[in-house]
Amino acid sequence: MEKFKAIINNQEIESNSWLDIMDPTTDEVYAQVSALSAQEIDSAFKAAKAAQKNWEAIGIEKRIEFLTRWRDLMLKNEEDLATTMMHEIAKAYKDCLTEVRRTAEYIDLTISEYNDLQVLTFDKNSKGINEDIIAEYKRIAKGVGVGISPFNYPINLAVSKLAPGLLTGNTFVFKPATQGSIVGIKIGQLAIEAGIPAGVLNVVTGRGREIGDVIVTNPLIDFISFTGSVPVGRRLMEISSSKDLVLELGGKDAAILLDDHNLENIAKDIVAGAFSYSGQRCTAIKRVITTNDIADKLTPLIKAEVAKLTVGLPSENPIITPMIDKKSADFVTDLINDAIKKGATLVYGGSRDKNLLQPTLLDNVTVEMNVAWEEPFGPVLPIIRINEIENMINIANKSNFGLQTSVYSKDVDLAYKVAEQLEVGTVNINRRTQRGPDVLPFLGVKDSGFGVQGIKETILSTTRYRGIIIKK
Ligand SMILES: NC(=O)C1=CN([C@@H]2O[C@H](COP(=O)(O)OP(=O)(O)OC[C@H]3O[C@@H](n4cnc5c(N)ncnc54)[C@H](OP(=O)(O)O)[C@@H]3O)[C@@H](O)[C@H]2O)C=CC1
Ligand SMILES: O=C(O)[C@H](O)COP(=O)(O)O
Repeated sequence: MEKFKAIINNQEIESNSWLDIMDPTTDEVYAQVSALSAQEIDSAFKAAKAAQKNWEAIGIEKRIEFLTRWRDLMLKNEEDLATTMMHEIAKAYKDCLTEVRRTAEYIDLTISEYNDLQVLTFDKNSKGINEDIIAEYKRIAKGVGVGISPFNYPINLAVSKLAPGLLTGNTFVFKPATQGSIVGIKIGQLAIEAGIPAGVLNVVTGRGREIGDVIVTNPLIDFISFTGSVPVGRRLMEISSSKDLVLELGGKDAAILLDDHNLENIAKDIVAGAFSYSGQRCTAIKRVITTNDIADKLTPLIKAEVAKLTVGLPSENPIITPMIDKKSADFVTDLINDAIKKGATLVYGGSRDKNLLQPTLLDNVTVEMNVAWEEPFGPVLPIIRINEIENMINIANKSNFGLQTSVYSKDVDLAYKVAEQLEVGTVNINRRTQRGPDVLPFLGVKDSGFGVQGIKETILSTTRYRGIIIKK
């Protein structure tokens, strides 16, 4: 059995305990990673703290060099990273490759965005200043960051926290999701190969429910960036030692159709939005809300698109692959069964082979059914028939989540008015819900998150102003 060791202070840790990493496709153990103790995790924070000032002091040009080398090594090793990811999280191989390349581009964009960040300066000629002073406000590192990433984008959602924070002079204790830990360790190894100094990027592994509290309560933490589920995000809010948090949590993104213009293309867009990576994306379309008349025309079109979805093993590059684990597959199955029991129409799918669920389309879903409200994080799409625009907005807003919504209409002014009433981070008019392009701010409100991610936003959230004012 291959074993992958956590990395602290650029050293592989000879831990006494090991954690199984499953292959969701075979449901068998694929490899093992270190299951760190509380003491080992504490040593990761001490290493990060000890390294931070020097890392900041080496200057931006040097840090750009290190990060560029890290990026180049990711691309050089893209096949290995993609293959590992495919085994750990059952994502289609070509999508794993795309994720590595998107991550390299993320680093490039981070570097160019940083260069555009201005130092704020003021003097006696500035509006509102009546003294003879020169004031300069520079953005400097906050210190030691914690990055905790979810399973579904193990490289991209890790590096999108780490790269901006490292570039700006912070050091990190990084905890990858258990399914995603091997990739997490591999990017840690590539950071060492890129020459990133000891203590700057520490990769700690172990089961979140066992080591999570130990990580987030460490007194050396200056800020935390977390992506994952609502319950874990809430716990962080309650117990973490730093209240400087960015939380990207779940979603229940709706696609609202206001009229029947262009339905064939919209059906394609909705299916791509709902089912890619088997719906295991926080931004997946997780409910369609439209009128009875439109649904009568739309449902068969969506059904035809769902029927075209390829289903199979990640190595074969289908859209639908096995879900991350049995517990998650059971949860989606329960949602489907609950809806059918309460009167929903099963339009397509509904069957399952171990962790592999057929893409499932449910029509006539009502607000009494759990699938109208819960985030499945799996391949099921409910259609909710609601007749007045005001009621559509109400149902959309009744969700505890507030990540994104799509509004489709030929009347962009009307769609814009609806968009202004939706309680979400971002509304997409005539396009599916999605995080990209990565230069855009990415945020959720209500239970979907706290703070903002994005290239510029993460540079800002991992830095603070340091003002120096000189009286002349
Ligand atoms: N808004 C967004 O940007 C995104 C949100 N998500 C959301 O994430 C969820 C799916 O991802 P999933 O990985 O299952 O989410 P989890 O919340 O289960 O896990 C996320 C991360 O938190 C760790 N963790 C678990 N328990 C604790 C704890 N008590 N303290 C600290 N860390 C802990 C996990 O480790 P371990 O794996 O070891 O348990 C993992 O690294 C969905 O709800 C989805 O919507 C996902 C992607 C993007
Ligand atoms: O983890 C997620 O689900 C992402 O943040 C969504 O990214 P995507 O819209 O690019 O898939």
